[in-house]
Amino acid sequence: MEYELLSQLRQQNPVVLNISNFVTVQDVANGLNALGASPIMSQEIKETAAMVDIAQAVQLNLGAFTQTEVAHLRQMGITANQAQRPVVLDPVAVGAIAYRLQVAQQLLQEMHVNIIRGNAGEIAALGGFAWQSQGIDAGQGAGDLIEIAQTTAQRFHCVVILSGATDIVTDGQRVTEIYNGTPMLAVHVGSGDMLSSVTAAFAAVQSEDYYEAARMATLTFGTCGQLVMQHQPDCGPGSFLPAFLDQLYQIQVEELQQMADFQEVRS
Ligand SMILES: Nc1ncnc2c1ncn2[C@@H]1O[C@H](COP(=O)(O)OP(=O)(O)OP(=O)(O)O)[C@@H](O)[C@H]1O
Ligand SMILES: Cc1ncsc1CCO
Ligand SMILES: [Mg+2]
Repeated sequence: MEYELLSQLRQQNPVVLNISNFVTVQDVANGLNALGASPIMSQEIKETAAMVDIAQAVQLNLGAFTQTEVAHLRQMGITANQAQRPVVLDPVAVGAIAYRLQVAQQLLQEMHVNIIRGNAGEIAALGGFAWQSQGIDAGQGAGDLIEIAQTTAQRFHCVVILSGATDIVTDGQRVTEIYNGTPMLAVHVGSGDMLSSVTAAFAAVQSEDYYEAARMATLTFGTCGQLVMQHQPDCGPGSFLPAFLDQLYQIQVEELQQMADFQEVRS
C-alpha cells in the first residue's frame, strides 16, 4: 500500500474537477478540501476545455442529471481523455433506474473511464449481474462480490471500487479487500460521492497505477470514518459529518499505517 500518496496529495494540492449532484455537492467540495485537494465544480458545458485544462483529475457523478447535463458529462469525459486526465465515474442508482443504466453504458462507450466507484447494486448492474437495488443504496443480491467487481473492471478496462461493509478494489486481475470503515458512513447520504471524488484526488497523484490510487483512497476514507466512531462512540448522523471532515483534515500517514486493515486476495 502506497501510504505516502497521502503526503503527496497534500503537497501537490491537485485540482479535482467535479460534475456533482445537487444533493451532495457541498459535502464533496468540503471533503476534498479537508483532505488536501482543491475542488472545483462545473455546470456549464462552454467552460469544459478551460476547466479540464486546470484540473489534475475529473470526477463525473450521475446522481441527478438532466439531458443537458448528459451532454456536459460526455464532453467533459472526452476532453479529459484527450488531455490525459484521470476520470472517475460514480454511477449513482444505475441498478435501480433502467434509464440511468442506459445513460451510464452510453457514456462508458463514448469515453474511457479509469475508475468506477459504486456500491454493489451499481457495479452489478454495469457488469450485467442480477441484483435487487434499492434506490441509491446497494440493496440485496446473491452474487459473489469479487466476481462482480472483477467482471465489471474487465468489461470496461478500468479499476472498480465496489464499496460496502467490505470494500473491493480491483483492476480486473488484482483484488484487494479493505475492511476499514463504519456503518455510520452508510447512514450519511453522500459518503459514496465523497469517496468517488477523493478517489479522483488520489488518481491525480498516482497516474501510473490507478489500482493503487483507488486502494489508498478507499483505505484513507474508511479509516477516517472508523476513527470518528473510535473517538466518539455515541456519534450520530447529525454530528458525524463535521467530525468526519475533521478526520480527513487530520489523518496522517503513520495513523493510516497503524489502522490499515486490508488483504490482497488476488495479486
Ligand atoms: N456497513 C458498512 N460498514 C462500514 N463501512 C461502510 C458500510 N457501508 C458503507 N460503508 C462505507 O461507506 C463509504 C461509501 O460507500 P457506500 O457503498 O455506502 O456508497 P454509496 O452507496 O454510493 O453511498 P451514497 O449513495 O450515499 O453516496 C465507503 O467508504 C464504504 O466503505
Ligand atoms: C439522494 C440522492 N438522490 C440522487 S443523488 C443522491 C445523493 C447520493 O448520491
Ligand atoms: Mg452512491
